[in-house]
Amino acid sequence: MEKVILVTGANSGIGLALCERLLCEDSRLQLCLACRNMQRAEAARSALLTSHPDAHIDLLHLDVGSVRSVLHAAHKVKARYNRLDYLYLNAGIMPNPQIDIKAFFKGLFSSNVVKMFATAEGLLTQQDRVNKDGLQEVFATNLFGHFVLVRELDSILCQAGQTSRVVWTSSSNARRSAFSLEDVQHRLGTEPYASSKYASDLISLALNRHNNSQGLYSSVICPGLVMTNLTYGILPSFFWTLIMPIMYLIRIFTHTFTLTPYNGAGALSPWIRGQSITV
Ligand SMILES: NC(=O)C1=CN([C@@H]2O[C@H](COP(=O)(O)OP(=O)(O)OC[C@H]3O[C@@H](n4cnc5c(N)ncnc54)[C@H](OP(=O)(O)O)[C@@H]3O)[C@@H](O)[C@H]2O)C=CC1
Ligand SMILES: CC(C)=CCC[C@@H](C)[C@H]1CC[C@H]2C3=C(CC[C@]12C)[C@@]1(C)CCC(=O)C[C@@H]1CC3
Repeated sequence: MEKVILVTGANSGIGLALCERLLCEDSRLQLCLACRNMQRAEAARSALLTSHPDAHIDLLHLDVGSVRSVLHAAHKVKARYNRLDYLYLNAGIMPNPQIDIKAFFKGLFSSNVVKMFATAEGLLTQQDRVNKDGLQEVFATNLFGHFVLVRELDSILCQAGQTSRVVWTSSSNARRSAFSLEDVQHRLGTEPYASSKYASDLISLALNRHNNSQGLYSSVICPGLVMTNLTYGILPSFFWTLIMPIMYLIRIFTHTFTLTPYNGAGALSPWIRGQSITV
């Protein structure tokens, strides 16, 4: 039986590079690209087929920021496949990011400089908004939609005699102090991204506690700082290109500067790392 792998947010950045790397590892697997924009999904599929012409690549319409879309997509997945070996929860957003320039220069001359570059602690804020479901958009997209997806797919993720794995694309920016149980959606704060990523780390732990006995294992992985549409939303691409030599210098001090989607995606596949997931 060929492995079935579903990747959310597969049409660009780390998600697309992950698909490429997975196909390089095993071109026979059944890959399902779950994307909110079908045109971009088609383009990603074509790009993957260029390098892997015989690959089995399906498309699935999924807007993880919409509960209705998630329920509909989960229904389709269950109708299409009778197993799901890997579920990569990768789609994510960081809307309207703002860098605190003062904090950046203060951090630059402090003993916390390496940590600042690795985690962006104290450097970044975002402006969130309420979506059509009445949820905070960052929470809904990065966490809640994915959580609903896992719950809805439990009949094919938790099957007797079979092991399935859920892999969350988390972040070194995940921070406990940004998350509060009294405000899980981060309605009141200015770091919804850090909060949502910390919450995904917690959910992953809870999933392991509840589902390991049924053969479902969850992991969180930070791909490092990678140049993608997400980071081009923080600083324009020409600026990143300009500071690239500095970035390679910083890379000597922090392994988190993976920089390319290909490198970042390398952390996400246990086959690529040549390791099995340990819980
Ligand atoms: N880049 C980095 O340095 C880091 C990124 N990450 C995480 O990696 C993941 C991938 O991000 P990255 O590749 O960098 O950024 P990209 O913006 O390139 O990719 C994000 C992907 O998520 C999709 N997406 C966003 N919102 C939704 C939605 N509502 N429904 C379905 N798909 C959606 C995007 O689709 P569309 O093209 O339609 O917008 C896109 O395919 C994210 O979870 C991010 O938080 C973690 C650590 C560092
Ligand atoms: C000289 C130089 C490299 C300047 C860039 C400063 C900041 C823009 C970056 C320093 C640490 C970065 C970082 C991220 C974004 C850009 C920085 C704040 C992330 C928050 C991007 C998304 C993540 O999930 C984690 C990253 C941590 C590090």
